[in-house]
Amino acid sequence: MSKHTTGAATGAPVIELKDLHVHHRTRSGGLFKPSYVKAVNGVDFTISRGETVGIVGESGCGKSTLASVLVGLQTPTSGQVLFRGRPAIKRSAAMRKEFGRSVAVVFQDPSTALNPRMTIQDILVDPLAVHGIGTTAGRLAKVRELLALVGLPQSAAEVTPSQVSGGQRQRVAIARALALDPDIIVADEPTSALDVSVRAQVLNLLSDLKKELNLGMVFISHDIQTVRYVSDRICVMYYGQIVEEGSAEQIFDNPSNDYTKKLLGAAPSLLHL
Ligand SMILES: Nc1ncnc2c1ncn2[C@@H]1O[C@H](COP(=O)(O)OP(=O)(O)OP(=O)(O)O)[C@@H](O)[C@H]1O
Repeated sequence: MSKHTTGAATGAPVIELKDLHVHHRTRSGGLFKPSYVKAVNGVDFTISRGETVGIVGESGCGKSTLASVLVGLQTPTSGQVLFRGRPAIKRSAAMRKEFGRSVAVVFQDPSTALNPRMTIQDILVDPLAVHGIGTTAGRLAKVRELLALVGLPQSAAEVTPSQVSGGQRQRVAIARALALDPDIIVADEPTSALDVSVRAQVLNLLSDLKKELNLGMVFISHDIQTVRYVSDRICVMYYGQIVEEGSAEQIFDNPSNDYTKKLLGAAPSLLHL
């Protein structure tokens, strides 16, 4: 399988993280002597439209914590988060709304990420309704457009997520992420919960959408081969830090960090983890 995506950042960064730290309190220290896990420990990161940045590392290295800051679900312990160049940690209601439209997320498991009681049409209308976008007819037209964009039949609108396959459910989650025409999609292990047979299709869909819509994509995975397949730039994470960053070619052809070399050496066959 050849590398699918090539892209270059266009415009100023949408999000910048500077010296970001996120410490989670653990139970082990007790009430009087709290102890912390330094899940993210001094990370600098940028993402712009038009580029896919892969974040790769073993389980527990802090990838999901970093993703949760990027999508605004987690407040960092310290450091800066800039959104379109403006400080965004304590954001106003107006900036929260703008941020919510600009940055979308696709989670690992579409079975838990989508409301099983809603039809796919209602799932796709929901973000538009929350943001007060469009008339009823306009929202339904957007649903049709989104279904076509992610390669689902129009008849999918009428059914619930449990009535379609796992791969199709992830397509619904991707369509929902695209509903507000975001600048950036953060995809956290978007193929790990899927059947091996459909992983490549979903990766290709994400790569195609990124190119077609000039999206920025943060692609998070523990599998360096999957990250290579979609990414223009790769950040290797180890114990809360980015220990190596470079173009996909640089990281694969000329890795400088021992941990990167270990990941590359241990990498099994593509998409089969
Ligand atoms: N809410 C939390 N409270 C306490 N510790 C946490 C919390 N969330 C994450 N951690 C710890 O922070 C570290 C980083 O976790 P994180 O989930 O960000 O890593 P990850 O690389 O995404 O791993 P995985 O792929 O297994 O999800 C781990 O040691 C984890 O146990």
